Amino acid sequence: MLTENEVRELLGNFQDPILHKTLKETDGVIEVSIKEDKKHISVKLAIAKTGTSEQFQIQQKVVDKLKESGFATVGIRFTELPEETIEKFRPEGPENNNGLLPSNKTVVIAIASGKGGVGKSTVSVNLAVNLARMGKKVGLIDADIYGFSVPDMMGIVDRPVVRGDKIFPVIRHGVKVISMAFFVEENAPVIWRGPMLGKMLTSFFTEVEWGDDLDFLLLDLPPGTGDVALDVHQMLPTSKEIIVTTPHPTAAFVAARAGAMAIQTNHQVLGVIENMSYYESRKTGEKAYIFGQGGGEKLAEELKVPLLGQIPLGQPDWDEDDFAPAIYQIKHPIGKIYFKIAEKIADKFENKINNK
Ligand SMILES: Nc1ncnc2c1ncn2[C@@H]1O[C@H](COP(=O)(O)OP(=O)(O)OP(=O)(O)O)[C@@H](O)[C@H]1O
Repeated sequence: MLTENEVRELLGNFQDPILHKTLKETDGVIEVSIKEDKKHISVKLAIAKTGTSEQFQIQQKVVDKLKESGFATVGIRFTELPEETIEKFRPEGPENNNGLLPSNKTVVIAIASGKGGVGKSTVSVNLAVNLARMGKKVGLIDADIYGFSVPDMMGIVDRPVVRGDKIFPVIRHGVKVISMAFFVEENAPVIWRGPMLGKMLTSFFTEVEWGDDLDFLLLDLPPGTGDVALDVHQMLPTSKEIIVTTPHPTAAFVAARAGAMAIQTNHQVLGVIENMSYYESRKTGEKAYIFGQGGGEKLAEELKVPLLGQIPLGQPDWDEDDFAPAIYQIKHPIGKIYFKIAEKIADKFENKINNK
């Protein structure tokens, strides 16, 4: 009968079904315990994702192999690898962004919400601007194809330049922006059907000249879990996601569906941002929780991700000379909150960006 070390060696040759690395490389063989008298072995393995059909397949193979090696009964348990290990080995390469991005080092972050009006576009715009304020190279796709609002929010009046078969995004507050709004006449409604929307989105990646050194590409998704959100998940398997909710428990409940969709399609949710969290009186500093309390925290707990920040109610300061109605100035109290959230995000990907 095999010894514990021999079993570890044997199991180390199996591949993690999602990361495509051996369990030896991922340190995925956690426990091996043998009861020689009963010819029983019990093993505990860590893989990138449990509860999947891939787990079932590796489970079958391991059990068969151990039985072939002389064990009469096999106990097998699975756990998930730590997030750092998954990040380290997460497959990268053209096949993972389907050749859609100029650089495999670009971090793609989709901003999603369960329902409309919670401030998803406002959050997308301000995160993009604050990452740019930190010196990062940032692109923003207004993928809210029916309800585009990014150009208005950022006070964009220019249109992209088209040269040959390339579209050059508009640059505003240091962010390269592309939006459906640039391609429709006079704010006309978009009445295209699903497949055409997918095509439009592909064009935003392939025909837009993003440059080959983009650190972050943010996508303002349409609300909910519809076609476009699904397209993004399928087109860009390595994209990350941030979920925006209001503090109301019902909003958080609906937002959980967007989170569940990301998780089901193997996308990493970076965290939750709670918007419209409270109103703070500028005179007394007193906080009023107008839309309820606790939704962001509850959602973050449910998705097992951090609550990246809570943004109070408030408008940016009016600036006649540089009108951008939804962008909070760097010194504005809400601008400072956005900057902190952008720092948290940039820190998370520091290694990836610096190794470009
Ligand atoms: N923290 C806030 N304080 C005050 N107003 C806000 C705040 N966040 C967003 N708003 C306002 O709420 C409205 C909805 O915001 P926004 O368009 O960003 O939401 P959305 O989730 O993207 O909506 P949709 O998906 O339906 O387009 C806008 O008028 C925006 O200016």
